[in-house]
This record gives sequence, structure tokens and C-alpha cells, in this order.
Amino acid sequence: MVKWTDFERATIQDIFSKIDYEVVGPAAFSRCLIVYPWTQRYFGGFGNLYNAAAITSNPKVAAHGKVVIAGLEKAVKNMDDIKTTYKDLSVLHSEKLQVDPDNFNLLADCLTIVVAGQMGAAFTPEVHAAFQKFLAVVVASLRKQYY
Ligand code: HEM
Repeated sequence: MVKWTDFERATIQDIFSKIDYEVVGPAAFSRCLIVYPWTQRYFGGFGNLYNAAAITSNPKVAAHGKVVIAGLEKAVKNMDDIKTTYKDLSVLHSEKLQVDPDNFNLLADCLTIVVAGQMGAAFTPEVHAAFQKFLAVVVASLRKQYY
């Protein structure tokens, strides 16, 4: 089981209480599609992903970015058992969506960059370390049902 320090718990709660979901989710997801274009292959039904401008103005991309953040919020609310919380989500990404699990880290990196940009100076190395640990547990939990 993952052990969290008081600082880590407080920091994760604090980050998610401060960030603007409507902005961070879409920004992180669209950044992932732009920076790592092979991730677009899973979103064939999302319409125009032709270039960065098309991606950032695509309403389906924005909507899915919010879905991802809502998924992360579940992990925030269940920090002591993210693996169980993400069981179905892991099965979905593995068996139905067949997402290469290496891509989880790419989206996590984009989330870090966007959150850092929003938080500015408050995103200290200690806060970064706590967020990194949280994302590592999220990614490991999403990978759990892969075989
Ligand atoms: C932090 C990592 C991620 C989280 C928390 C996450 C979360 C979610 C959630 C909550 C859903 C909706 C599930 C449902 O409808 O029941 C979803 C769907 C989906 N995810 Fe992820 N996801 C992550 C990473 C990725 C990555 C990296 C990819 C591909 C590069 C991906 C591809 C998809 C696809 C294709 C869908 C279905 C979209 C649709 O057709 O509406 N996910 N994800």
C-alpha cells in the first residue's frame, strides 16, 4: 500500500482545490495530443485534430480533458486505495480502448507542466515531488489490469 505523508496529502488536496478544472483538463489533454501526436490515434472519432490550433479549439478534446480531470479527482478522494478505485478504468483502457500504457506517463507529464504553469511560484520542488508521486500512483494503477 502506498504511504502518504501529511504534507503529501495536504498538497494534493490543495492542488486540486486551487486548479481550474475547466482549464487544466483541456490544456493538458490537448498538449498531449500536440506534443505526442501518436496519442491522436485513439481519438479518431474526435474530428479535426489536424494541427495545434484545431486541437485546442476542438470541443470534443476540451470535453475529454474534463473527463480525465474528473477521473483524477476520484483518485484524490480515494488516495489510500487508488488501485481499487481505478480497477474498471484500467480494464477499460487495456481491454476495450487498447491504449499503450506508456502513454499514461505522457499525459501525466503534460498535466505537471500545465499545473506548474497555473500555480507559478507555489509549485515548489516539494509540491512538485508530491504531485509527481501522486501521478506515479495514478499511472501504476491504470497499468494494473494490463497483461
Ligand atoms: C492520467 C491518465 C488518464 C486518466 C485519469 C484517464 C481517464 C479516463 C476516463 C475517466 C475516461 C472515461 C471512461 C468512461 O467513459 O467510463 C477515459 C476514456 C478514454 N481514455 Fe483515458 N485516461 C488517462 C489517460 C489516457 C491516455 C494517455 C489515452 C490515450 C493516449 C487515453 C485514451 C482514452 C480513450 C480513447 C477514451 C475513450 C474516449 C471516448 O471515446 O470518449 N486515456 N479516460
